[in-house]
Amino acid sequence: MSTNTDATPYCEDVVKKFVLAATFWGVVGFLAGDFIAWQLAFPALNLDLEWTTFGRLRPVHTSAVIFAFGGNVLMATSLYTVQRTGRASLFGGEAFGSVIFWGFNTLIVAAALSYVLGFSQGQEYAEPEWLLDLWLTVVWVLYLIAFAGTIMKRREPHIYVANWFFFAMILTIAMLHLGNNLVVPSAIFGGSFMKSYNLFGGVQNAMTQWWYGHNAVGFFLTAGFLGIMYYFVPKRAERPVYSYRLSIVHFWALIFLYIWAGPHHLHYTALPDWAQTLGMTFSVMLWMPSWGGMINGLMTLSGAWDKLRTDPVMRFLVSSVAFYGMSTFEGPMMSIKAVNSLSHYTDWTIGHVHSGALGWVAFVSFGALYYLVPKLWGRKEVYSLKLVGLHFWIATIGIVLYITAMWISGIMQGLMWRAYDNLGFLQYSFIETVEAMHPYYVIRALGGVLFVLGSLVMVYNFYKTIKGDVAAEAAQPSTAAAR
Ligand code: HEM
Ligand code: HEM
Ligand SMILES: [Cu+2]
Repeated sequence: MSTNTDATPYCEDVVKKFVLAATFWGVVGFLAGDFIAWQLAFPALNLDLEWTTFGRLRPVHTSAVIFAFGGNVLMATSLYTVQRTGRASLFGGEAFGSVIFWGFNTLIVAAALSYVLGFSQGQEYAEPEWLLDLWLTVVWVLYLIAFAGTIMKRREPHIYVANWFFFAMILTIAMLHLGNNLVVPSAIFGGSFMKSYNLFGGVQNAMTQWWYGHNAVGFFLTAGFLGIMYYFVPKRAERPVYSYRLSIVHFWALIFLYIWAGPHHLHYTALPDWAQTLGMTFSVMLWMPSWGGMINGLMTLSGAWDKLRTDPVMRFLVSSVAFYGMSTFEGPMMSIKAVNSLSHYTDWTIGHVHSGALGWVAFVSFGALYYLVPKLWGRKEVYSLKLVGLHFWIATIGIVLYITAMWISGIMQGLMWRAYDNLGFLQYSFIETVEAMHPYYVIRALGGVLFVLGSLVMVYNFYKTIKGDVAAEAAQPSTAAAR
């Protein structure tokens, strides 16, 4: 518990737990990602065991980074922000927070185990079977109650914009989760308890899946993390948000447009052409509200640009917003059907994913975590800002290796698939394209090693901060310290 000026006790033990879990799952998820990256370069690493094949470990990676790392970051930051900006303690208190924490984190372990053992609904980012889905539904409703309850009991009349984004994330994820998990458990007919059949078949199933998948990106990986940006960038920069009006306008535009863009995942499939064109059109329009967010984040620094030089935590936050701008330019471009006919199914998509995931989601999370750890544990500043700077550079080089390798490999792959010789035959066999990608897979995996190393530097820094150590450098006054 800590107190603000007019003595509202905030529930911060629960925030601490989410922060530690986020850090732990971050490392696990990055390691899993790098392991599957090496598997793609050297298939022998599948180890000839069913539990360790790429097919089973890939969803372990995606779930660990998105839901375990991202989810714990979102819960930590949203439950911290909603208390501070509303001057109210958490609805239900520490005990209620604890139930949400353990409910969510045991679910993650159960889901990961289930994938390794071979249970899956086979829907990307929605792999857990129906029993685990029900468990998540309960936890998510509790989280909604805790968040909304805290807003209801706030003592600050205004609801700060970060909370709008968090709330949109929580509500929409609830809706997506229910919509995309409508299944008939085979247990009803005397079958297994860990098997089910989707209520929809064929292209209807594909459409609900990508309505879900796309909006998981839009609301979990985007709206939620914009909530983080709107609280932590102004806080760290000690500047008000550049334009409050812009934040409201781009909020409504963003959530309205995102919902319709899912069909860009299904170009040139059995999905009716009009639906594909609709998805493409809304995706291109999405560029504008996305850049509205980027501009608002970056311009919040006007008059404080020197902080980029002096404060490595700010560097994480600002670079994340720049990466957000980059991937939300790339996305609308890739949604154009002519471009997608080249990029679809290739590593270009994987590069796009990770410029968003590493550059935006992970970097804004690191920035928020570096802000939170000293705050929560009552230290003036993180143990070593130099190490934050080191983490920043290692991770940035890692990202650059990752995404440039995927751009080259993706475009090459796309061009090789569509190359014809002058007799009208395909010029390359599939295996030739796989061989051509090998060096880029090694580069990507090396980039991943750097990203993992950076996160270990962060772990060390947190350990020392929590322990209460102060590095020699911190003895000198720093513009970023002491607040
Ligand atoms: C060390 C860092 C990371 C490495 C080395 C890594 C590596 C990989 C690899 C090799 C794949 C499979 C690609 C394929 O099937 O061709 C993948 C997929 C994926 N990763 Fe990562 N990853 C990392 C971090 C992250 C993070 C932090 C996130 C999200 C916050 C993330 C989200 C995803 C997603 C969503 C996919 C599925 C992409 C798709 O199906 O198009 N990754 N990653
Ligand atoms: C205006 C914003 C964006 C648009 C219009 C957009 C559009 C697209 C398009 C067209 C694809 C390729 C679909 C395909 O060919 O299969 C894609 C894939 C993807 N994008 Fe984005 N994107 C945007 C922003 C982002 C951001 C910020 C992130 C991450 C934080 C992200 C994560 C992903 C993921 C995970 C996939 C791969 C899905 C899969 O196949 O598994 N996108 N996006
Ligand atoms: Cu999408």
